[in-house]
Amino acid sequence: MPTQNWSAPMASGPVDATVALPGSKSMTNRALILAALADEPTRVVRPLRSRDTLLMAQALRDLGVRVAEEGDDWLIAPGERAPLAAPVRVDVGLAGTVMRFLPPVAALADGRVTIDGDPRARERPMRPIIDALRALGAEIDDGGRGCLPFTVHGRGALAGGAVTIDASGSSQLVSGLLLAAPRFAKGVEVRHEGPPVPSAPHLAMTVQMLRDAGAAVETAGDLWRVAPGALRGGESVIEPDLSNAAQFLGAALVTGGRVTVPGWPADTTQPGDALRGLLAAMGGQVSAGPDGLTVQGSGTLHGLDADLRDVGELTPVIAALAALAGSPSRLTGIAHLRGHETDRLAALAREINALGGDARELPDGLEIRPRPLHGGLFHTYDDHRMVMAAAVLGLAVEGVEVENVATVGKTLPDFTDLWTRMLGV
Ligand SMILES: O=C(O)C1=C[C@@H](OP(=O)(O)O)[C@@H](O)[C@H](O)C1
Ligand SMILES: C=C(OP(=O)(O)O)C(=O)O
Repeated sequence: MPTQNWSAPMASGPVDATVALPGSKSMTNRALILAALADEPTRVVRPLRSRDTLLMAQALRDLGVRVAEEGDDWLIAPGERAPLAAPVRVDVGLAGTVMRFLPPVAALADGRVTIDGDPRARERPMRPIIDALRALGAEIDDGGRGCLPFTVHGRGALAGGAVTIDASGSSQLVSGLLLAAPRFAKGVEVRHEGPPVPSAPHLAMTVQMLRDAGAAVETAGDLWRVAPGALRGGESVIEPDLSNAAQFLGAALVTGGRVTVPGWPADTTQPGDALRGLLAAMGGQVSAGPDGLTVQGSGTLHGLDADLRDVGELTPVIAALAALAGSPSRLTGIAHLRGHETDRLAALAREINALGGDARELPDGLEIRPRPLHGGLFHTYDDHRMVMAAAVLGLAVEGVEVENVATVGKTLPDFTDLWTRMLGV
């Protein structure tokens, strides 16, 4: 497929903008799964429409679920046939949420569900969820590889029960098991054993959205229990994607300007909410009001010493800010980013250094020191957040060319429009 590069625009002065963001990827794909397994129709209000969520919607349609457009919303009606239809082939693209949330649903289908994705998707961690599903009663043919592609031989039902899993590679391995668990005959009890599970807010989001849909969920440390039972439909309102606010709010810091994101929820499980503390630590003035969340830059950008394990998906943009900061940064707790869309630690170090920067990989993070940057081609490795990181660098560095900008459509297809509008160019 031909790919197009994009010249990241420099900021001509302090930005002053309000940027309304589309819905959260993480909430949209959870809402879709829960709606597909509910007993009643669900209206998903203002879902994100991006590659990751359209792939999830298509996978569910293929399984016999009705997903209809109604204005900004999606109306989801559970399959007319229970159990879910099969045989089908599911394309997960490069979406972690689809590759981890869909297989437990596939085990409830009536027949073969073959699951595959982009070449890189075949390298992302899947073995723990394949093994866990087998322990819960599923039959999966993965040719012994422990990764995509594989076929789930659904039998219309799954026993469920207790299982132990090492989810240190991705929180989604646990979320996937929990989201479908109300429909397992015995529900599920998932215990994590191993190095810490990353992305705690995303697990809280899974628990919260399950409870909102009527599921009985108990949690204690590294243990999650979901009782079998019906899920209700109704309305599932999707918040703006706060992780995708990172680059826009970050632009206020880089340019000494001001950016507001409207509709910032007062109370949320999204990891992007941590931007309030992170951007304040980097020198921003952060305020929440009726207009949304506003970050005002002072013109000074401080480095950051932070454990980002809970909020790993913010790393690419934070690393770009760190590369423009006046003092060193140390970002840790993020070894699992090596299994994301690309090995993000390697990719960020390589691309920042290619622009003249000083970034060093740590076993579980990055160390970034101030150094003047110059223009050049920024490779993006099919990673939407590498595009976002490059755009941030381009605000302050002349001649940053961003490879394959369309890859940003994984979560934010309108990115370049929103970016140029924010800059008034
Ligand atoms: O459950 C989710 O919606 C997500 C969980 C996180 O995955 P990891 O725990 O694999 O980092 C996050 O990085 C990803 O973007 C979305
Ligand atoms: C890691 C990410 O995505 P995925 O859901 O594919 O894991 C991300 O969006 O930063």
